[in-house]
Amino acid sequence: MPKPAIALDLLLLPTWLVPVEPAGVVLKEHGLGIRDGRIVFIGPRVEALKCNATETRELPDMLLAPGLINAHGHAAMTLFRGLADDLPLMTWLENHIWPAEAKWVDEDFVRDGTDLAIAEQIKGGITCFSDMYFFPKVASERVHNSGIRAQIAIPILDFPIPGAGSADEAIRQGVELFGDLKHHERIRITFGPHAPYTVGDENLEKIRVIAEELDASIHMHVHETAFEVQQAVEQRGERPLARLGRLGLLGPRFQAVHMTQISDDDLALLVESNTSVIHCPESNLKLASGFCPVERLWQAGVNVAIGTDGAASNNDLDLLSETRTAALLAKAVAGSATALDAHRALRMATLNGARALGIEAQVGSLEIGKAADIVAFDLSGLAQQPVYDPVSQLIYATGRDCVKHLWVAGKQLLDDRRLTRMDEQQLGATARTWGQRISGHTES
Ligand SMILES: CSC[C@H]1O[C@@H](n2cnc3c(O)ncnc32)[C@H](O)[C@@H]1O
Ligand SMILES: [Zn+2]
Repeated sequence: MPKPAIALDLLLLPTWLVPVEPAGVVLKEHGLGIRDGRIVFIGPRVEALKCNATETRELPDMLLAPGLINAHGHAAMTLFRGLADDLPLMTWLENHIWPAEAKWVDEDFVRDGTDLAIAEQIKGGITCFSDMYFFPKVASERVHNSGIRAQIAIPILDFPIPGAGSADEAIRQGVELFGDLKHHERIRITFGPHAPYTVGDENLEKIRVIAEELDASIHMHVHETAFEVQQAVEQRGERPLARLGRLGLLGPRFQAVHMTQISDDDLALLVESNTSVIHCPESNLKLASGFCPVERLWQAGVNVAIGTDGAASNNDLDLLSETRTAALLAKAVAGSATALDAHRALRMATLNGARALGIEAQVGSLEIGKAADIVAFDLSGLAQQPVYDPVSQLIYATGRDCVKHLWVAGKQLLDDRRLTRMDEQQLGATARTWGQRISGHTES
């Protein structure tokens, strides 16, 4: 008896299919089938053509991969892109960014800045991003409307911030938002204590207890600079990561962003607690913050993901170029050209990101049963020829302008480089208006 044909909403037939899991595999002459937002078929083209697909798309010269995961950023800071450049972290924050945030950041700013960030990220092949910024409820609404996937970290500092008069108020709002969105298909709420130098032990303990109760993750800037670690040692007699370990925050649900300073004891702590590290190489380079020793972490078994950080310190949200920078920098830092090869770099930008955000069971690789979060890169251009290894070509020779199509949970958000749910003209006009207002050309 012939088997009944598999029913598909969409069948994709690319030249190359890179599932990321299993590692290092490149499939040719294969198809991928989607039904109800999930991947339900991956197999040889001849078998794929036997499926009963409502729509079939041939993708010649295209590489199909899991959508990129931007594991750290401050989405609405797109509206501060280029506001304060070429400064070290604390001067940049204290003298420029925090005053600008106090003056400009309100719900409208977060709505417009987050929309701009979402559009830039979709056009750059990103299907999921992590956000840590003020008015997280507004950011969640923009994620919901746009169709992208996101982790939204509730910002918590010891002092008042836009949208919350105290850390307690921020935590309360976070718990409420967590409850409201706990069944959302694409949004995960986590807690985001800003950094060890802005959140004291009392609030960190409160966050630990609540995160444990809710089984929520904690996302935090940690060991961004040598200055942060030195100052903590001088003031408290303890390195920040050790302090977080002593307070019980480290663990598989903890996401340590930056980690440019790693002693042997720090590494042992990361390994034994199964904490993820989120590497932001371009922000670290631009602010001269330091270098995260990615290869050392990888060899020790630490899960390392990649983030762009905000557009005010990067200055773009281009995870493909970030991944290239990570691969190149890893070699320089390790003093070895074999460090972080292209296939591992792509894994860092996809599956490791999903693992860090606690959504590995849903996304991060092209596997049957996972959500259809997929990107198609066009490798037909002259700058991509000849193609020996499409993953090498993607990481070392391809820019984000080669992102052709993108789907999140099976919904197409980018079709032939055009946003399907957002108006690019409108987004550009709104961003320019904010720029004029902020730079003082028009009345505020
Ligand atoms: C907790 S909301 C975000 C808060 O963090 C600031 N910020 C942006 N980039 C960085 C960074 O690299 N290190 C530390 N803090 C950063 C942002 O401006 C907001 O105030
Ligand atoms: Zn950051």
